[in-house]
Amino acid sequence: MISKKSIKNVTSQTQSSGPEASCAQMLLESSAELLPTPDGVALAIMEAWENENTTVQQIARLVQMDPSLTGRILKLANSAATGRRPVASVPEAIVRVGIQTVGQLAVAFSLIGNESVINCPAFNHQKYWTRCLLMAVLSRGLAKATQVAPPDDIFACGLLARIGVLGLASVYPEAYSNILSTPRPDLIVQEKETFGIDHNELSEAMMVDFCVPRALAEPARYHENPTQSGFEQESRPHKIMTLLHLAYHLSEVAIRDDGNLTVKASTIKVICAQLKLQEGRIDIIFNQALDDWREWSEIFNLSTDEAQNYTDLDFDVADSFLSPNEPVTSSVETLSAAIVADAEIFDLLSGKLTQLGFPALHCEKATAAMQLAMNRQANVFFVSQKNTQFIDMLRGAKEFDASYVFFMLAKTDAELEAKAYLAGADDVITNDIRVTHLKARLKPAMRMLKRYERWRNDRTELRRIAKELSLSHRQQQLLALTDQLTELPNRRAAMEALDQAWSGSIRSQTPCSLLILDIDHFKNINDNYGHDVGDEVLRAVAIILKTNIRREDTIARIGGEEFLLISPHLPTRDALVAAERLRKQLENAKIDAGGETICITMSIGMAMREDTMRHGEDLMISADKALYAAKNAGRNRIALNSAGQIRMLKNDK
Ligand SMILES: Nc1nc2c(ncn2[C@@H]2O[C@H](COP(=O)(O)OP(=O)(O)OP(=O)(O)O)[C@@H](O)[C@H]2O)c(=O)[nH]1
Repeated sequence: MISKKSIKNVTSQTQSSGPEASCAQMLLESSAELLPTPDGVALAIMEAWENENTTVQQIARLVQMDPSLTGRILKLANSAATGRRPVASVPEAIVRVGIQTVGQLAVAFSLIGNESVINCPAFNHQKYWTRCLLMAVLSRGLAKATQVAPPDDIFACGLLARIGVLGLASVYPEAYSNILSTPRPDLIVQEKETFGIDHNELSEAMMVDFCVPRALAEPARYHENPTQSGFEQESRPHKIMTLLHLAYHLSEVAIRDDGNLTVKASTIKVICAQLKLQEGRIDIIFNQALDDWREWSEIFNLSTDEAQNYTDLDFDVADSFLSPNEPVTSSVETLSAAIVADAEIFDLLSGKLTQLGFPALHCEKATAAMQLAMNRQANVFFVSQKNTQFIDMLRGAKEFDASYVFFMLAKTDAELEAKAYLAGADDVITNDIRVTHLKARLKPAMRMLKRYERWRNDRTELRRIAKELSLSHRQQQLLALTDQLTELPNRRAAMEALDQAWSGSIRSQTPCSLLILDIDHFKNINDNYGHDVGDEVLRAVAIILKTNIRREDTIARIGGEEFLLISPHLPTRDALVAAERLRKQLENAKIDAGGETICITMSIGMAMREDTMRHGEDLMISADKALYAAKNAGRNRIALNSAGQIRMLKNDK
């Protein structure tokens, strides 16, 4: 099975297989030194093995260049599994073990022994190879029983089917470690998002790079997700893939550590039917494979403690055949089908959909189908040729983006297909599509709908968070600008308001008055009644001020017992009248606090914006000087500072 082409020549083959292949190719080329590769002896053995004229003696000479490989081949030749007389010579051991097995052993040994180069903390080298080896021997056992492919070729295929995992762990040790540490179901998605390639794609590319024929490497790529392969049923690649799929699941279940991967008995039945394998033979193959595996593991110093016998396996928890990375139930949750076609086509398709677990609704007319879309009763539509207008209607509205449309043709027709895609169909199928193909075609629909659902959930969540944040941001802002005791704007807010009023007054060339109001002898209130009563008085004063000012005025608490009133647009005379009214109101107020009735007075310093002033602060300074004067003049009065001249305005009672 190993071609004589050099690794370099073979890698160039991988370039022609589409975008993933080129991504894999780029990785192979850019990270050649980091990726695990068989060592020189292994490669030489593989090349020699391909040559029909190579003798056992020549292989033996190559094997003997590597003492540990020699020891392992002798050990395998003399293992209990062969049940024959011991051999001591390498050529004899090679004959007994089989030349191909020697080649595989060389490859496996050089890869398995390469532990030191990987520095990916979450990657368990031992466990990884233990599973690969079990998958290899299981694949070989199944191949022997089914004759799907030469058992030794399948052994190498099983061993290397997951080499991409090792590849990613080698090339991106840290990032991959982070991914491996997260829950498993997203592994492939996460790999794709992070590296642009998943381990199965890389496995295929690396296998081709290791000279494994494409006929084996391609089926190996889909061993986890057979429904994505697109291989024809009954075809050889399909059978190889199915065999590897079964081996993969049996190996995972046998050495499971997370309890998530299980194989349903009915699934085994389906696979056995596909492989034309008697169901009853599986346990014999499995237990035989376990013996072989223990043998091989011993040779490679790998632990086999974890494995269980076939009879101990739990097969009935969940059906993982659809896709081990995707819980089956989720697809049912997200997919509701409707067939937009006449009764004949509906009958043809609905049975198949029911078989797959998706009973479909029927609409003969596009309008009825639109109704279903609007009511969210269906999100996957099978649309016949007659109902193309439904696709136009559906694609015309953004809210139906989360709908998947299959366009149905009576027979393949490239021109109509192109038209359907242009109209907005997601996929085109023929009316007589086979169930298995339909199942495969539904996978992208499920994926798309799930992605959309996730995106919608994420968006809702983001909106909620953004709303919460902006709410809390606004609350925080408000908190930062509010005086906690009186709930009036605080000094900072007052200064902002003053700036605004100042600019507005200049812009509109209207007056702006500023009053600083200070409770007289407030210390006495605290001293006589206590601080709490003082607080109550402050709150009461705030309410009086708040309720006796104009809507366009701003009242703020700027200090202990000091308040600021900004009054735009009022001429001096009116501002003075308003201030006097306020002073009187405060003077006459009877404040109930701490069971006492407390009376207060306030001194008010007032200033008006003057052309000589440069900014709001000048107005503050001016009003403050007036306040000082009002206090000095005996309190409970208004002082106006006008062009530096202070006038007392309180009328003596
Ligand atoms: N209860 C209470 N008292 C406060 C608060 N902030 C400042 N004070 C008090 O307010 C009083 C202010 O006293 P002074 O600056 O002497 O002023 P005054 O007693 O009002 O005298 P004049 O302003 O000269 O009339 C001090 O006793 C402060 O402790 C507060 O939030 N709550």
